Amino acid sequence: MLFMVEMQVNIPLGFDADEAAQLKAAEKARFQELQAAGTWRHIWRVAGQYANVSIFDVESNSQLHDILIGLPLYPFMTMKVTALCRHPSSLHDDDR
Ligand SMILES: O=C(O)C[C@H]1C=CC(=O)O1
Repeated sequence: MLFMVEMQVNIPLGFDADEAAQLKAAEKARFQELQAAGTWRHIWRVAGQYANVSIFDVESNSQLHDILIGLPLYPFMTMKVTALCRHPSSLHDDDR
């Protein structure tokens, strides 16, 4: 199942810089793990914002939920989740 997830990161002004750096490093490691597994299929930076648009490929809504709430930066994120399905004109067999 494919989902588009729009994530906006809002780390408050004055938040401890070392703690923020640790959270960002942990987020990057988790992202790379999920990317290597094929679960976090795509990511784009939203130009001019600390935000991304991502595509997730998961087995269920609850798997996506567990992944998202487990992200190290989750407490500082707002997210919008949109379910996707295959476009009839797509040439990509792995769109499902
Ligand atoms: O940078 C972001 O948009 C937040 C998050 C998503 C992947 C990652 O490495 O950090």
